[in-house]
Amino acid sequence: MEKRAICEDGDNEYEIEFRHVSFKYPAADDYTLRNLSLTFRVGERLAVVGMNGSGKTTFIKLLCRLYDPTEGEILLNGINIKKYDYAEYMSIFSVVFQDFKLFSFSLGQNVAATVDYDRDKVEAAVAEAGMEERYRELPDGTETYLYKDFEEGGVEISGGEGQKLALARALYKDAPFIILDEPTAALDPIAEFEIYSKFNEIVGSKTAIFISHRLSSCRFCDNIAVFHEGTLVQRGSHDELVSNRGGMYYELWNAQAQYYVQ
Ligand SMILES: Nc1ncnc2c1ncn2[C@@H]1O[C@H](COP(=O)(O)OP(=O)(O)OP(=O)(O)O)[C@@H](O)[C@H]1O
Repeated sequence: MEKRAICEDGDNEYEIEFRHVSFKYPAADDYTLRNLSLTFRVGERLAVVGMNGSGKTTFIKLLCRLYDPTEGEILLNGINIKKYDYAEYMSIFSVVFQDFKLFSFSLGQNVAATVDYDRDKVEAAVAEAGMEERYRELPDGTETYLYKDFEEGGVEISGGEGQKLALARALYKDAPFIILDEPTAALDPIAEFEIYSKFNEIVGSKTAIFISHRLSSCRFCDNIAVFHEGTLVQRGSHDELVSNRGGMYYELWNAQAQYYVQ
């Protein structure tokens, strides 16, 4: 029997557990994730860091049921996520993937991901995502078309603006979990700083999981998971992890400190 994923009493008490999860892509010879065990609860902020190819995005894809674990299981409130109705399960997540897509529709439709949308809610999400100033310059507000494919008056947007709109889309959905895969890669350092300094405010009482290459942006996070070659090698706050000089996090941090002014 399919279970209900939404907490019916509205208390949003969710706990997700990866229990000994290993995963191999269908056409691959090697495992991408190996024996991953990790738990997080509603209200927490979890940052996932690690080198390229360490399995961060794959972890999110499994959480979103784009693939099933090859071994082990993922549980929501103690129940295997495969047992939930898919649409209902996904209704608790707002996800921004690295390769998010924007369409040649109006800004409002892009943010709401539906034809009909609530204009005030779109405007609030756009402002929260740090795009208020640019939004005010747009000729037709939420009705402004993105790109010029269908509308001569459509606006071209930059990669960073696109990323802010993707974030606005996640905020519009207003789900209890917000998952951001490299949410700020295309943003300039000032926009990135603005988003992260407001991160707690933006995320509010939601549970947030975010993947980032820039360790400097994880410092606000008291719960960091470090992936290496498909395994979870460390977990802790920035201060805890950076003080472990033999650890992977320390190595990543030092490698990046050369490039970023902390
Ligand atoms: N569809 C796929 N089929 C086969 N292998 C894949 C597929 N997608 C990813 N991989 C492999 O899985 C490994 C982990 O990829 P993943 O995208 O999860 O890493 P990541 O830590 O998110 O990397 P990055 O920081 O570069 O985004 C990589 O070696 C990648 O080549």
